[in-house]
Amino acid sequence: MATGELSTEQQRISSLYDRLDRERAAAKAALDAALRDPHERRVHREVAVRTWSEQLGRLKVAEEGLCFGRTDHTDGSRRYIGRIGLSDPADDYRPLLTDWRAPVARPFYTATGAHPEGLTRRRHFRTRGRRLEGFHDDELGLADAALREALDAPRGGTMRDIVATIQAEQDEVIRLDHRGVLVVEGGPGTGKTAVALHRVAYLLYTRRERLARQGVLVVGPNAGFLRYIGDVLPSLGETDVVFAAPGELFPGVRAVREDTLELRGLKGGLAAVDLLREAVADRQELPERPIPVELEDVTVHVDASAALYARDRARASGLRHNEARQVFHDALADALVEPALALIGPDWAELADDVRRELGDSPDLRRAVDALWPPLTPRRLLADLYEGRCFAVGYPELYRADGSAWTVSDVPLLDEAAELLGTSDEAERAAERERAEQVEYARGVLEVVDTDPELHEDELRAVDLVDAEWLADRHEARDHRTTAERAAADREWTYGHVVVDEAQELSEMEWRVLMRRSPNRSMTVVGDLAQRQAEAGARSWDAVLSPYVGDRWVHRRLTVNYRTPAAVMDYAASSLALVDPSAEQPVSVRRGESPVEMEVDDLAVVWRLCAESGTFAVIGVDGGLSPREAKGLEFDTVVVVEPERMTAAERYVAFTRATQRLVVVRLKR
Ligand SMILES: Nc1ncnc2c1ncn2[C@@H]1O[C@H](COP(=O)(O)OP(=O)(O)OP(=O)(O)O)[C@@H](O)[C@H]1O
Repeated sequence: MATGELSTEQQRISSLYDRLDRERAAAKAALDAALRDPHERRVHREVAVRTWSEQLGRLKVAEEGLCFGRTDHTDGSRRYIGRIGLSDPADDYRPLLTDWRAPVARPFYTATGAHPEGLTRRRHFRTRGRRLEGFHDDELGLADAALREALDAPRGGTMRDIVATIQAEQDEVIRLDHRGVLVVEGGPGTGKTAVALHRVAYLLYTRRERLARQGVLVVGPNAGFLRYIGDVLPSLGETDVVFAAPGELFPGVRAVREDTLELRGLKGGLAAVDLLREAVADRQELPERPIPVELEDVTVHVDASAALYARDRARASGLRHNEARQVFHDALADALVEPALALIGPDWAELADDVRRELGDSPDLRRAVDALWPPLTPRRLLADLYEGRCFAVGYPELYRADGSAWTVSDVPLLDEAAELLGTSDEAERAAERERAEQVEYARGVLEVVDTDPELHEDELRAVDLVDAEWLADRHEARDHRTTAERAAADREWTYGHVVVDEAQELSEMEWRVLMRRSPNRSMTVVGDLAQRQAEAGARSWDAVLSPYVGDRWVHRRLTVNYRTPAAVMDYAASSLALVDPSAEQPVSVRRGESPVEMEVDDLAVVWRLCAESGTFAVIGVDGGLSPREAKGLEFDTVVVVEPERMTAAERYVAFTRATQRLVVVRLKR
């Protein structure tokens, strides 16, 4: 990057900030004037104050990353793209900065090598505060040479964007105008991940209203993979995109530990839904001994038959466990009225309403309800199940000493449990309390503002403009978190679009979670059935998707391998044939070097060899990366240790991670 060019761009950006400062000063002056204008009618003043406050807010937010891009057009013109639009009033409002949402800014987001949309170059600025630290260019409309150069370049620790060299079949997927589920299938290295991420960037731009509000969820196989792809999306989209591994889909849990193969199968299949239903039913108990409920004159007992009656009523209500607690309580109270009246005496039937009321308020009865039909959180339900209740429910294999040591396959069960249990009224009461506290806080703020000694009597006071509720709402709306942060913390958040990478690995239970997060079924599903390592994973896309969308999903195939040299793919072919004899290999762009096989005394030799060769990974079943961890990644050199100890699918994944060289190592015995 030429220093001269950097300083020219810096000057340009500085002058944009000067313009911003001037607009801010003007907005501030207008706000002050509106606040102090004694003649204006209150309603007009209120509108003016809000308008100018919002304008000031917008200008303030634009401070960070005011200008982040430039587009150069085939007609020789040039445009600077930024968070807001700015123009020069002294020069007939000549545009200085184009708002990224303006239609003319579109090519900045959507142009690709295959569709340059009238651009010759796109420039991305990297700024810190008001200082320009650097920029990088996508030269568009490039020939094959650029693709080759990109593919031959050594790989870094993170994935790069491919906008400049996107190929036609990939471009079609990125821009496909399909609102439902799109399945993108293709062999290793065909750019499925790259394409899915560019599609997100494209959708974030073309459907930004909905997506900025609801956010996009990108699910990838593990945290290492998510770090690897995290830099690909243009920085603008970052606040709207949640990256999560399957072990992170339940807020507050970050599971990385894996269960045994058998348990993964048990927890991943649809039968787990029934298992959970049984676990919930197990918490709707009958008393072993009658539980006394003391009333003013008599003591009645919650015995098994009263509890059975109440349980049947509560179950028949169709409400979820926590929500049905009140039904259980009321039914139990009903069941105890007769016994109480019998004890009080045969002549006191007219006391029935009083007794019912007394039972309704009885702390003893509340305690009995808590014991027999307790409020449950998903974590409590599962931890108790694993720590011992699994024996009673008939699944002893689920036992573990620390029930809360969550595994990846527990996550969909936690989510399913949340569905079965419903929100507990306790939790809702807490939210209600929180809201009351916010209003109280807002009132406090108003009082402070209202007694500000600086203000004169005839000046507008804050309470004239706002009330506590409004302030509390604003306080909430300003809840400084981004869409992505709010979405990630909220189990019931529904996303505008969901991307599933390495989708062949997800279990049926994991699909249920994702479908709950995506009620509009706007999804990009990316995978390769031949690379499936998970026993509980997908065997056909139709089997996975038809329960949710029938046959209303669209399928696209990518056929060219941009990563793995043909020589390595030939070597991997026998493993692929074992996984699926009918599977077609993608065609590799490069021939590359033939894989090397060697026998070594110990792995130290291998590490020394690799240290000289760009990025590398050693993949093995014990030591280095496991085939599971290597999923979706790539390295200049890949060393696979003792492939015979892997399954065919694992071997296939391991071999195809190499961009340049594959070394296969066996240890001398
Ligand atoms: N059009 C392209 N121009 C330049 N590089 C590309 C292009 N398409 C893909 N690549 C590169 O090819 C490599 C493989 O891409 P990617 O990881 O998206 O493939 P994949 O299909 O998800 O692979 P796998 O299923 O094996 O994980 C990456 O380095 C990516 O940047």
